[in-house]
Amino acid sequence: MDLWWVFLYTMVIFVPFLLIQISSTFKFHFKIISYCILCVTLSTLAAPVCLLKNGGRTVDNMRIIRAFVRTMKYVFGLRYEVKGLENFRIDGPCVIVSNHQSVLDMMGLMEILPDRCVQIAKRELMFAGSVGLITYLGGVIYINRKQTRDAKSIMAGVARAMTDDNLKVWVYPEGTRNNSGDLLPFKKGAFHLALQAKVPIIPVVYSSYTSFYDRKKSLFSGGIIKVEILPKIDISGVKEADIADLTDRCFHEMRRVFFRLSGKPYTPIKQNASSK
Ligand SMILES: CCCCCCCCCCCCCCCCC(=O)SCCNC(=O)CCNC(=O)[C@H](O)C(C)(C)COP(=O)(O)OP(=O)(O)OC[C@H]1O[C@@H](n2cnc3c(N)ncnc32)[C@H](O)[C@@H]1OP(=O)(O)O
Ligand SMILES: CCCCCCCC/C=C\CCCCCCCC(=O)OC[C@@H](O)COP(=O)(O)O
Repeated sequence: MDLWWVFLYTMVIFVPFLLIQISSTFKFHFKIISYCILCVTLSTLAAPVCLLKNGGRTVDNMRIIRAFVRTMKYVFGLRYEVKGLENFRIDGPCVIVSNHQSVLDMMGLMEILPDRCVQIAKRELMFAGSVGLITYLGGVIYINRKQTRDAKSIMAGVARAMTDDNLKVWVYPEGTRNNSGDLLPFKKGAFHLALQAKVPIIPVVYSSYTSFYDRKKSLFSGGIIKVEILPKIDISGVKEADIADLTDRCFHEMRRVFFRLSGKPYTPIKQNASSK
């Protein structure tokens, strides 16, 4: 008899729990797939507009892409609270570095993207159908992360293009998506780039997504994302030998702001900020 009660209670608790789990996993995947479909649809619509207006691959297409992408936040119930936009108002090129949590970052990127700004992206993105096409038309620079030597020589070319064509370049120094609620150690490419092009670095920090977006918990609801554009880091006087220190300084500054924006107590870390 007792066993029946145990069985009954287990079913009463377990079955609804299981159903909720299945439905939240389903809802999560449905939303992610909708996001991808929307990206593909909008880039299919934006590509002819880019081609007709600007003729081919040019940073001017980023304005068109930005206008399309800015509509997407309403579909997913996201709101951006932006501070420090005045820090983007600098004459000439710069390297912008920001934290990278998810594919959703593309919306946060376009929300504040300054004019004449291209991004560094993994080369795999080039093959993502119409999304790949639109990134190509927008002037995104592709790097092969598995070939440091190739990536470095592309970055050297980018440094020249930045001054020749007055370009800003957006780099995700963590080098990959990271939704852990902290920052990954920074790669040094962005900092070498700033030094080679002799341009300032502008850090941008987005608050943690974990309260509304978490792949492990199949969570994807609406939410507010706080964004802060920090004052530029001047690189005059910085030498190649100081790159590790520069990377460290930027990492710790961004990490402090990341914790503050995410409403979490700051926990200092002692290890080196850069990944090598
Ligand atoms: C209309 C609707 C549309 C819908 C879609 C719209 C899309 C719109 C467009 C938006 C596009 C957004 C795209 C976003 C994509 C984001 C990404 O793909 S993130 C992933 C790719 N990005 C990066 O990886 C950038 C960050 N990585 C780096 O900077 C790396 O340093 C590296 C250049 C890739 C090299 O990495 P790695 O090989 O791992 O090496 P490191 O540890 O960094 O460095 C090794 C060694 O080399 C030195 N070094 C690094 N770079 C340079 C350099 N440029 N010059 C000289 N030396 C360099 C470094 O100092 C290390 O040496 P050390 O002795 O240890 O110091
Ligand atoms: C014919 C092939 C058709 C393929 C169609 C693929 C469709 C893809 C659809 C939508 C994807 C929208 C992505 C928007 C761009 C966001 C870029 C991005 O955030 O890439 C992740 C990259 O930063 C880091 O990658 P990893 O975390 O290292 O991995």
